Formats: sequence, C-alpha cells, structure tokens
Amino acid sequence: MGVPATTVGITKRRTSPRRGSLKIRRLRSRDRFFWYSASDSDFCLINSNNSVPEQVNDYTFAPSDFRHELYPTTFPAGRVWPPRKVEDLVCAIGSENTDCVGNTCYNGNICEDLDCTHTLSDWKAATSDWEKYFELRMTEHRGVGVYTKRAFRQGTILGWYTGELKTVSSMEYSTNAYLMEIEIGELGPDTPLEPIPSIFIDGEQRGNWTRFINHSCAADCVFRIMRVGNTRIMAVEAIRDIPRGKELSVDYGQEYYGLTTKKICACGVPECISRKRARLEKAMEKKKAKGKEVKIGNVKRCSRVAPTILV
Ligand SMILES: C[S@@+](CC[C@H](N)C(=O)[O-])C[C@H]1O[C@@H](n2cnc3c(N)ncnc32)[C@H](O)[C@@H]1O
Repeated sequence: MGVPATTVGITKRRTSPRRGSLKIRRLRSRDRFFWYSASDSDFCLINSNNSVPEQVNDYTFAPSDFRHELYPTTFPAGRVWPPRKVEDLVCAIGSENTDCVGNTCYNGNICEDLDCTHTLSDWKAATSDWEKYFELRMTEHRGVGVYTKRAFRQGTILGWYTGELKTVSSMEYSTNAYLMEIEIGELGPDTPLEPIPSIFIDGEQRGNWTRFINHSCAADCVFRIMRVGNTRIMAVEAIRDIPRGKELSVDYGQEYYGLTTKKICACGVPECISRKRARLEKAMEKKKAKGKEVKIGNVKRCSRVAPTILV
C-alpha cells in the first residue's frame, strides 16, 4: 500500500437477505456493495464510520479538488491543467516504461504496442466479473481478505486498484487505510532524488475488491504501475503461482509493517517482520534485565553503566 496512515477498522453488520426490508433489498445489489462469504450466510461490509463502501470498478474524480494544485513538474508542457477529466490526470506519459494490460484480464497477456487502441472502458468490462475468480472472507486477525476461487500462474494480472483520485495535500492527515499512492506524469528513476508528483487513489468509500488485499511478509502479489492504452493504472500482478483457495497478499512495505513501526503484522509467516521485531524486543528486554540485575554477594557487571560498577 502506498501510504495508508493508520488502520481504520472495518465493522461488519450481519444482514439477512431474506428479511425483505427495503434497506436489505437495496444492499443485496451485488453490483453496488461488498459482501463477504461466511459458512451460513453473506455479510455486508460496513466501514468503521458506519458508511457502506461502494463497489466502483473505476476512477472517480472531482476536478475542483485540483484547482489550486501546481502544474506537475513531470508533465510535458501544454497538457490540460488543472485536469478536467480522469485521463488528464492519470495519463500514461512515459508509457515506454510500462506495459499495457490490454482488454482481457486474469492472464499474463501484455500488450507492448505503444500506439495500441486499448481503452479504460474495455478494461473495466474485462475486470467487472471479479467474483467469478475471487471471494471476500473474514480472516482471524486481519479483517476481510481476498481468496482465490481458482489457481493463477505467476505473471497473471489479477485486477487493478480503483477509487477516488485525491491530491496528496488533501489526504495529509487522513487515517484512511485504503490509500494507494500513484505517480503522475513522466515516470522517473526508481529511487528519485526529489519527491515525484503523485496523487492518491482512495478506495475507502468507493473502490473495487482489491482494497481488501491484506499484507503478508511473504506476499504473492505486487501492485505495479501499468497502462491501459494511454491511461495509467495500478495493476495487481501475481509474483508466484497461486493455488485455488489461497488468500491473496501484497507487501505494504517497511513504512507500514516494519521493525520501527507500531503496527503489528498478523500474517503469521515464519519470516514475518513483527515476529522478528518481537524476538528482537524480547532479546533486548533480556539484556536490559541482565543489566539491572544486582545481587548482593553475587557480584555482577552492569552492562548499561560505564565504567563498570561493582556492587
Ligand atoms: C487495505 S486494508 C485491507 C482490507 C482489510 N482487511 C479490511 O477488512 O478492509 C488494510 C488493513 O487491513 C488490516 N491488515 C492487512 N494486512 C494485515 C496484516 N498482515 N496484519 C494485520 N492486519 C492487517 C489492517 O487493519 C490494515 O490497516
């Protein structure tokens, strides 16, 4: 994940689709809201602020949000700014660095033609049937996760991250866990000396199923900048073969789950960073305790004080 600041828990409300109230019937619209599978029933997902996240397999965008934003340094001269439509903002400039996903999904087919005529609307159509391939399930300690309904080969494009396109400044103090940062304009080097102009794709209120992909310290997917024709997207790519019934995961990065961050990762893999941190902390505690240990009649060196004090 880009820079999700703090965790926003997601609360779940159990609903019975058979009760037939207007609200429940409205929520049954699978195209509009998210549901996750449970053994006996389906559950509708509700954000912690009591809003229902909407399924929107698209970028949404308010031009007025960008009215006061400076012309991005990575844009060639003469582009439309402030942006009037999505394509003005997430145009695939520097597309020689990126491959096009084409107009079919759930395979490894990549289009290398820089002048191709693939469009975002083709791609939206190609990715709208995600429930055929994936399902949302409640995990034990990580909220809702995404599970595969069939096996996928390494290199398969599984989907794309969608949401509302927002300026970085507007999200500065956000505690939203569904933010994905994406560069705009020419793509620079992997480790640029200066910050590169970027925006956030905010999937909290409106997004697609990829907003539920959890973190793992042994991830099987990555978010990767690609394009559809001349629109930039953040694609989800399988980086190893994934069997049927497995939970999809990406690595949110050291800033999210790291040795120095407060958040605790519950991915549970042996190489998990939080497990490593717990081991290190335990070792440090032990060392500290040893340093404090002072036994009369049993002279010990105090490792924390110099010069050595003998008691
Ligand atoms: C983008 S959301 C992923 C979907 C989320 N599980 C949900 O129910 O909406 C990111 C949040 O999921 C939870 N999460 C994801 N991976 C996790 C992990 N490895 N350990 C603990 N919590 C995790 C954290 O609450 C995190 O802030």
